[in-house]
Amino acid sequence: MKHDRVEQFIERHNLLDENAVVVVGVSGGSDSIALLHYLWTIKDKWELTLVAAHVDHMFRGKESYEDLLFVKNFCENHSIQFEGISVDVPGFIEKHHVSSQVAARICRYEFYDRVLEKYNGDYLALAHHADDQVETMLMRMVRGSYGQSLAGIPVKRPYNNATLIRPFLCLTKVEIEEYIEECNLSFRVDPSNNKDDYQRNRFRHHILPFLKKENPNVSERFQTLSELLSDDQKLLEDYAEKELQRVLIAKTDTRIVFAINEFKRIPISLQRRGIHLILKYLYKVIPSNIATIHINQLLSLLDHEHPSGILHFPKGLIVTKSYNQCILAIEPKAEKKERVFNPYTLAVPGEVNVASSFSIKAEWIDSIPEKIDGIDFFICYAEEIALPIHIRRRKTGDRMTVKGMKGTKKIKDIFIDKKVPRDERDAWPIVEDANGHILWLPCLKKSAYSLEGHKNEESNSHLYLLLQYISYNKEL
Ligand SMILES: Nc1ncnc2c1ncn2[C@@H]1O[C@H](COP(=O)(O)OP(=O)(O)OP(=O)(O)O)[C@@H](O)[C@H]1O
Repeated sequence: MKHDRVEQFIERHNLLDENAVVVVGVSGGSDSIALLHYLWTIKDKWELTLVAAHVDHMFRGKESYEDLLFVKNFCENHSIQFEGISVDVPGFIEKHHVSSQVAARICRYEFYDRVLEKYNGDYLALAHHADDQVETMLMRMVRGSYGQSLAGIPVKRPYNNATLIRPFLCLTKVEIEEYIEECNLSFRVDPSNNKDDYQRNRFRHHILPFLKKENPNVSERFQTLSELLSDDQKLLEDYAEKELQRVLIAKTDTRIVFAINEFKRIPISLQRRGIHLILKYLYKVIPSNIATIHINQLLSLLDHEHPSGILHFPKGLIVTKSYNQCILAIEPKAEKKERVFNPYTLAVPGEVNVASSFSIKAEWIDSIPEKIDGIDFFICYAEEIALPIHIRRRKTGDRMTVKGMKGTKKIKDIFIDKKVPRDERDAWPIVEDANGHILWLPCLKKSAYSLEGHKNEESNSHLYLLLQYISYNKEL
């Protein structure tokens, strides 16, 4: 009965081909032992070549090595090819400062890659089941995930040159246990599955039993919902892709430019997905620290009446609005180095090319214009500053007067407040006058000398200094 259900599921989702090489991730626990056994029972019918891949995470010393021996032994008894490895995951955690679960997953997938390559594998089969699906979908909802991620664990997805499949998503944990009993299979028990330290275990132990009481078929319902959501997401992503292609102005591996007015005519749901697609172009996998809050900030920057603006996001992503163009760019490390510049003296009128990507322009003006071109600008009374103007890097102890604040503020604190990454601070241009008064940190902060927001005082004719930050995106 369960056999039939799994086979129907495999056929409905096209999870296998005849003659395929299937690498199965086997921990030795009940789920993956049941999956390996199930695939072994259909092996001849489908003419499959099976390879079991096991990773000993070295979390539990001798005990976890025994898991490896257990899986190896199971494979020998069933004439299944076995590949096993012991990986120093605790050492990996210490070196890379990641959680134990993330580290274990990274090490496992690295090993799967090697085994897939060695056997020229067509499929990587993992034993996630329908209860895992409920937990995953609920955890993602609670975390505030959005889009494809809300659809939970996919039944099938491309994986390197192979396809990752999860044939047991149609079975609940209880059904797998029944299968284990029917086939009289033994398996290993990982005691960490019982601990409430992990969020997944808390959902498994506290939320799932409650939901199952409300509806004994809740896992099937969630699996169905996952598949429906996945289809909807796919459709919306296809639409978003088409719309995005229409509004794109330029695209390289590290920089994407689109037309704001055209983008804003797209329905908001596709706008959000469009941004997701851009992030996928840039990073392949959307970085987990670029979240909905960032997408919202980006959308409000586009809506804001000011023609220019800049946002610094995690992972070196810089979003720049300049009139009708929005540029999302990963700041390349090489460019960062290049932006560490030597001091310059700025003549008025004049312009200095501070780095390949930007210059600062200076001129005298006799009235404050309504609108000023460029990404950022600074205006002050000519009489209040001493020439020449210098553009230099930061120095220890640099301070600046800030509007609405008595005294001065440390430049270092401004960098911290504005969340400027440490390695960008040395490259940030600091504009100061001949008396050593810091006037302006372009794109970041203006000093109390700034007249931004002031109207022209009609009775007094004044001379003003206008400084403009001009950015060049040479690759576009
Ligand atoms: N140590 C391991 N080596 C190889 N594959 C693994 C290992 N641990 C987990 N997997 C694979 O990844 C899947 C998901 O892992 P997860 O930790 O969520 O499951 P699990 O509770 O360990 O499952 P199981 O009951 O199979 O032990 C497993 O079903 C299995 O296919």
